[in-house]
Amino acid sequence: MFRRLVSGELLILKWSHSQSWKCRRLLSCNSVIGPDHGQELSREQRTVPTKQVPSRPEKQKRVCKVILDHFDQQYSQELGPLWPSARAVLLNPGCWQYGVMLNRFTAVSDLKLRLQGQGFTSLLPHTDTTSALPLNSSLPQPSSSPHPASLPQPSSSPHPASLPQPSSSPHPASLPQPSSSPHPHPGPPPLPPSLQCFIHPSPVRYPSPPHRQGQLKHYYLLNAASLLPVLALGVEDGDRVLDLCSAPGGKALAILQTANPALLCCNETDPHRSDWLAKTLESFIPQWLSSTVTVSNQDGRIFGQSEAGTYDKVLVDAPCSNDRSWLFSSGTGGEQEGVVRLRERDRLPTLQTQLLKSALTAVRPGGVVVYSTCTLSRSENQEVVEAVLNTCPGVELQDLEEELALPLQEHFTFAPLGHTPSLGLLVVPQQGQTWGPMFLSRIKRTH
Ligand SMILES: C[S@@+](CC[C@H](N)C(=O)[O-])C[C@H]1O[C@@H](n2cnc3c(N)ncnc32)[C@H](O)[C@@H]1O
Repeated sequence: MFRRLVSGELLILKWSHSQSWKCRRLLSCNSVIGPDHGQELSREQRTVPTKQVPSRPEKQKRVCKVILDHFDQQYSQELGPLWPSARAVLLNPGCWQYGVMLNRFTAVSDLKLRLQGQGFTSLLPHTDTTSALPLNSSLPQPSSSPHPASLPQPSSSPHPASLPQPSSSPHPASLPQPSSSPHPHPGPPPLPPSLQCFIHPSPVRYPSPPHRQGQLKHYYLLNAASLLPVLALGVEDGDRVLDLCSAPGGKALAILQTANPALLCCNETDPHRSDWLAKTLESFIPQWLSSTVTVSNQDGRIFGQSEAGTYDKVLVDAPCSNDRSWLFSSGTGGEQEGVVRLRERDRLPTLQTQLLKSALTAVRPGGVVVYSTCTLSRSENQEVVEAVLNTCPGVELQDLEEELALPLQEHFTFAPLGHTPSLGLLVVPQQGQTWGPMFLSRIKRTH
């Protein structure tokens, strides 16, 4: 639950361990409305606990004209004919879609049935296997506004087998096994790794997962394009993984759905957002994973030096100009807020380049780094990757076209980036396919 303060800061009411509401200020950063509004979360998702909210139109937001003018100028040049439709989507939060990522550490079979009954379908292959877990009567009831029969039906064609498949071994020896002694989140052992995300062809908002004392949440709402960097990372059982810019933790959760890493280090430099990250992990991940999933608070720019060559996979989901949220002023700052953001925007490529270089130092030779942002801006995407490729020895760009873009083109609109080999994939929101913005690029450290 957010309250806006006169200063323009946001006040978040936080559910504490002592079961009382505590107020704290959430510092401004690109994620005030959501590091990926949509990409990670809607505002509602930042509230704990939450009520079941029926599908409803987004509140009216005020467009920040100075940002819109800037985007019009820049993106009509960079995206050409894709920009008008992207613009229409970004300006209309009522048409934004949300994906429902299931939490394999909970019993989800009942939830899956509910979602399917409401017209949701699986974004990825291998999600149709029915769970052997018992139905859980404590699952949230679906939104009271059912999806009308007139909703467009999604295509039934499955995704080609070339997508990264999840690892099949449920618990490698290196992972702690579920303890038989009582712990705060007792329950059956989790399903084998499997990233399951359900999407709806219409902008249906599934209610935020309710908070229930002592119970893990069953699902996480996100922009389905957020899963692409995680799929590109291709984490395997036993990997040592670093999520360099981790809060609020949506991609860390997704990583834990795909495999059983030996270590997942979630790093976040902002202390308030780090608290939020810890809270997310606590709400979704069983306690027996606490020695596998760690939270650190280093400046990502120097992380690589302190743990050089340590990780098999590193995700750099970089701070960026968040196109979805930046278009709307908070209401207190008005146009001035846009001017400040544009100034901030100029500084981002330097920070992003430093973070990516640090990640390439943290990864071992032979390991991979995935760089991602939730902006359409070329200077924060392709140009950052290009600068790093041109200045870092022993690194190699990897193509994601066949592995991800082709199999998933049914769901996402990928912009042609006009560079061979392509410096990455850019998901551009379009009417009917509103996922994104999301840029991702994968770089292998060769030596
Ligand atoms: C786009 S958000 C990450 C979203 C997250 N990966 C997720 O999926 O939920 C970028 C994050 O980077 C953090 N950040 C900014 N500068 C940083 C730095 N120098 N080192 C580490 N993290 C940083 C921001 O506070 C923000 O939480």
